[in-house]
Amino acid sequence: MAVYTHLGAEDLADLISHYDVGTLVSAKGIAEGVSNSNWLIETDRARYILTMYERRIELDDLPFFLGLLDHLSAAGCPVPRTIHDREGRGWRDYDGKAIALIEFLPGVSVDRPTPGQAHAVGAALAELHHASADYPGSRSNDLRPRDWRDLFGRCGQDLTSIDPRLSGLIDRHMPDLLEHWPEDLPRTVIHADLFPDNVLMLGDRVGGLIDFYFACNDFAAYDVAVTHAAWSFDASGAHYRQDVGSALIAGYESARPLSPAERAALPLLARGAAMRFAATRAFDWLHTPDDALVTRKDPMDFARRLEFYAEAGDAPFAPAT
Ligand SMILES: Nc1ncnc2c1ncn2[C@@H]1O[C@H](COP(=O)(O)OP(=O)(O)O)[C@@H](O)[C@H]1O
Ligand SMILES: N[C@@H](CCOP(=O)(O)O)C(=O)O
Repeated sequence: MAVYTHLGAEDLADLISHYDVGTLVSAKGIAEGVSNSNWLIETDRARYILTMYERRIELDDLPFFLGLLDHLSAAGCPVPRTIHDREGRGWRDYDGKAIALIEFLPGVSVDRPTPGQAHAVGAALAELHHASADYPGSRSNDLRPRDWRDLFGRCGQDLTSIDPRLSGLIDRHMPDLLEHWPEDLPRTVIHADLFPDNVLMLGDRVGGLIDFYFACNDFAAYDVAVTHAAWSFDASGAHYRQDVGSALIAGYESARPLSPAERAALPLLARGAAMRFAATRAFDWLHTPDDALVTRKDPMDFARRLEFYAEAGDAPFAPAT
């Protein structure tokens, strides 16, 4: 459920009147999503997504995120444009909260991707990395290895209440990630959260890449690792889907071949990606109020991926023969 704020028909019509997008015909709250409130807006001209930023987004970061959408869209990536209001602003203040109007893109999020879809997503990610390389904005990644360690630290002993194995896994893998995290791989602006629910598919084609609110400057190969961890397993993380994982990497390399150093780093980056999502999920698991309208995500789904990557070594990333 992700409509945290009620907006009546008059509020919505008033908001839309600040944009040159036609007259409001209908508006529906969108149930999917976690962080923000979203409405599907239909005017007599087109469809749009209205987003109200509710949590986890620093207002100072909004120009970076919204400008990135415009930059990637102008470069031909399937990314929604930001609609600017009549005064040229990418976002407006509404009752103390920021709102933005974004182009609607067609497509559906898939739960069980096929290898063909994974290949297309890999290629779209590589194109995104090419296109974002000359984006003038910059934002540092605030979820790096030491941030994961700090998030776990803030969970303290309560981690055991999630699963008694979690602390042991962190103790076993966190020091290695902190000590050996790479420093000099190729960087660009990365999506950093390209899960299946952030990709709109039209059959085997990518119709839209959305939800750029973790985007930041970091290693392109880390984004590949995050996407691999998000796409190549069943939801619980218990089963690796080799065909999907290989197709994703092959799709990526069809548009941006990995350097030997990037490929060599992938096993460690993938363990890091799994640790990163275990960390934010564990923190949210323990800190989301019971009456919140959000379904908590299980950190153990990514703890299992971490165990898989630790055991599998470089096998999931070996070049196709
Ligand atoms: N540009 C868009 N075009 C079409 N649907 C969108 C677009 N942006 C968001 N959505 C829909 O809204 C849902 C929630 O958006 P998302 O940005 O993922 O929210 P959150 O940041 O809260 O997770 C998506 O799952 C998708 O159904
Ligand atoms: N992809 C993350 C959750 C991030 O939430 P989003 O709704 O903003 O994509 C996870 O699965 O832990």
